Amino acid sequence: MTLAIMGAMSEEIAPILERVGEYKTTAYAGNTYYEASYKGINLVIAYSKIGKVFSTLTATTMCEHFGAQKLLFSGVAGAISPKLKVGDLIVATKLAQHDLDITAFGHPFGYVPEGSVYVEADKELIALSKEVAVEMGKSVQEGIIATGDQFVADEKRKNWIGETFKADALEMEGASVAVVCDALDVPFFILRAISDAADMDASFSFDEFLETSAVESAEFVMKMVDKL
Ligand SMILES: Nc1ncnc2c(CN3C[C@H](CSc4cnccn4)[C@@H](O)C3)c[nH]c12
Repeated sequence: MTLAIMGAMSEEIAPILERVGEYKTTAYAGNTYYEASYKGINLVIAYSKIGKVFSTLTATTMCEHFGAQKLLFSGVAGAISPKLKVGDLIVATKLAQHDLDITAFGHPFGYVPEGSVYVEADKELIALSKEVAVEMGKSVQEGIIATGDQFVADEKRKNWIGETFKADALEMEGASVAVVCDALDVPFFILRAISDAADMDASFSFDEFLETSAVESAEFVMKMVDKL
């Protein structure tokens, strides 16, 4: 089985590469892909670069060019739910694009014809994450994640996203990865560790907690890989 492990930033996959140790590096379509054999599983690892377009390209490449049959995303996110604090983990049950807007034609935010507002993550992988959470003694929240091409550092925007999509966290890549995997029929799982509260202090909090939160998410994802 070939398993994709994806992040958006180098800091989000660095802990994964460290864990697998040896890997083959391939430059392809403006990105770098790392292939490793890990406990009998062929891994393809990459960070996409920031945003929905780059993450779409990388998720598609991992599935179509490297033959990934499942995709796990590990990274950080901004919290919307007040229950989510820095370092907490959230598993996406479904994802939406908060900056997709053709409401001028009467459609709901996040919707375009022949699309859907939400894309649901793979239930088996979510169930596996629940097992890992118990084994690790970690409380992992499940919720809706909203994705958009903006770093949100504004209480008003954050609250609008929360109310409009009933979202618990926000980031910049998950929903595009979801659309790709759903279209290609590749089971996917999006895990994020909170780095900030998407408010006026977000960039400072992000800078301070990116690394530790990225490790939190990566360690959890690798525990899931160990059980696949
Ligand atoms: N508040 C927030 N809003 C939107 N997204 C996020 C995230 C998740 N990632 C981190 C990174 C921020 S942009 C970036 C640009 N330059 C340096 C670092 N990050 C982008 O890949 C999305 C964490 N907090 C978020």
